[in-house]
Amino acid sequence: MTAPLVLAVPSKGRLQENTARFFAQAGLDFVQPRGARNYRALISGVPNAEVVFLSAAEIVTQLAAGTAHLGVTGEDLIREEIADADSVVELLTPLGFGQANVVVAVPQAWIDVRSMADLDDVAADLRHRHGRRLRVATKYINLTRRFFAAHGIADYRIVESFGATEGAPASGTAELIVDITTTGTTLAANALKIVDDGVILRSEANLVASVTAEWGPEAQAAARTILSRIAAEEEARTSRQLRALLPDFDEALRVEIEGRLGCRLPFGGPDERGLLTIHAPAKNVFAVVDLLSANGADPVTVQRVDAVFRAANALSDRLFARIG
Ligand SMILES: Nc1ncnc2c1ncn2[C@@H]1O[C@H](COP(=O)(O)OP(=O)(O)OP(=O)(O)O)[C@@H](O)[C@H]1O
Ligand SMILES: O=P(O)(O)OC[C@H]1O[C@H](OP(=O)(O)OP(=O)(O)O)[C@H](O)[C@@H]1O
Ligand SMILES: [Mg+2]
Repeated sequence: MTAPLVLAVPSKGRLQENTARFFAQAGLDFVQPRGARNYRALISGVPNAEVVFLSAAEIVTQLAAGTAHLGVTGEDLIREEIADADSVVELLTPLGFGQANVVVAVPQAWIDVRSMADLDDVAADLRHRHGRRLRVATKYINLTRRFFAAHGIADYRIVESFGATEGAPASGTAELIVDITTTGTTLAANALKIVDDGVILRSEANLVASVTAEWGPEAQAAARTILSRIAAEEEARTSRQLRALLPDFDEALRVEIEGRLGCRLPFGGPDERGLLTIHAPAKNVFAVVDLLSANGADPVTVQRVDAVFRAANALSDRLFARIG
């Protein structure tokens, strides 16, 4: 027997609640045989998988080291902590929560500084007039270095900050900052503004796979089960099932339904009675209803489904394309 699949899930902080909801929605229930304070769990109905509860930052470390196969964490932490992230991990899908931008912010009082190019001028000026380098307070050291280099700014130095970064300019430990922002409240409260072209990364929580982990047959099988449940729930949530008896179903109507309206006919064309089942993108439901009604369907029923399981899904395809 090879090693089981390890799924790393945030144990605290901003991503924890949303992550728990995300897995529960997909029918992946974590059972903690040793009680809620134990940092390990099993997934009900998924053999050969174990869940470890870690901080968002530690999840990145374990994915990079290959001690976790799958994990949920922020893209900002992935890009900051792993030098060549795309060769070490695969971002399987963004999850729609944990949104935050990593930005370059300067004092609002710097009215002449709007762009990264302006910042380069400030750096040169500081160097010539005062003989010292511009200081940037941040905990995103690698993201900052790469972004400043891409903008041709070299005359600066990083002051590492481990919290309350936005306070650095006012307290005089740095001229500007690179930090994460969601609502902008903290920047505003510290009289800072984002440089126009200073958004380094638009981050959100992602489902991430480790490419370096050992993917034995048990781990692969567990991943297939987990990803198929996630994909099945996602497809169900974003689509509606329509059913109607269609007196005349022809190729032209099929093209309209599948091509123009982006629907799927999950069980093929109409059955022997003329009953057609359609899965429509939620946003196109009423357009499909109108089309069916115009073609003599009466009534047309619309329902939500809980899950749509398929042999293949985009998440598994992505993963197995990477791990072989
Ligand atoms: N407003 C926000 N501030 C900070 N992080 C955020 C915010 N919104 C989303 N995130 C994301 O949450 C992740 C960090 O989560 P969290 O702050 O819970 O980590 P942590 O390990 O608890 O670290 P710490 O307790 O040191 O902040 C990052 O990927 C980050 O992008
Ligand atoms: O744009 P906003 O909505 O104001 O959010 C951004 C702030 O939230 C985070 O701090 P957190 O509360 O996690 O404290 P930390 O500095 O200890 O991480 C982040 O570091 C920013 O300071
Ligand atoms: Mg935090």
